[in-house]
Amino acid sequence: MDGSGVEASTTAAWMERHRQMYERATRHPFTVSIRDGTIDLSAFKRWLSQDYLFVREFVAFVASVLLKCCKQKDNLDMEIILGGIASLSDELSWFKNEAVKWDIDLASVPPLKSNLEYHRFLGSFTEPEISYAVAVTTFWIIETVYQDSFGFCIEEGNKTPPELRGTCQRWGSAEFKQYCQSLQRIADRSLANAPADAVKSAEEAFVRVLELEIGFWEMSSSQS
Ligand SMILES: Cc1ncc(CO)c(N)n1
Repeated sequence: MDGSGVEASTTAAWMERHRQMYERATRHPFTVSIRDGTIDLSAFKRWLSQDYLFVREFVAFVASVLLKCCKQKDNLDMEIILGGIASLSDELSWFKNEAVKWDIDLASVPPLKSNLEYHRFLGSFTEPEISYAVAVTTFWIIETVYQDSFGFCIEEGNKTPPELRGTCQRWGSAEFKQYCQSLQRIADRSLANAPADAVKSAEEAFVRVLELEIGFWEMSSSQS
């Protein structure tokens, strides 16, 4: 914290330090092809099916972040995280609606390898040894990759096909951006008060999320 009471942003420094990998996650050929209008619709449908399965696992992950939050001395962030869980309930309904539109039977979709790898990573956060600072930072970057990726698809000059606008709007909206910024403030505040080893673990988790997100786009593009 400097003399004015303003905390330097640790998360912003990491985005800078790992810029190349951040760009690979947020300007991936998969989402760039949505923006260009050249997206292969079978790849889009694969992403949609796999992401539904991802979000189901993500609910449990965010619940574990909420639990860690509630155990903090000052759990001021509780309402933001609880709001996040409430939005995930809407999101699951949204996926089910989209699946009907795209003629996908969600019940028969098996999770692909990169998705399972991501599930394992998310599952590791239920361990009580993983600190709130690490968990909430991980939560922030997972949401931010989608915000930045889909936000780009609705920025000026996009050729995003009309039937994909709703998807892009879901994560690319100004409202979702504000939510991500709230999470970023929470992450930065937690990191500012965390011991050095937790800060190091949080940075490792940040990089790991970027790798997993790249893997998820790759899987969606070409079924690996
Ligand atoms: C793979 C993935 N990452 C992030 C999000 C954001 O919620 C999502 N829905 N799916």
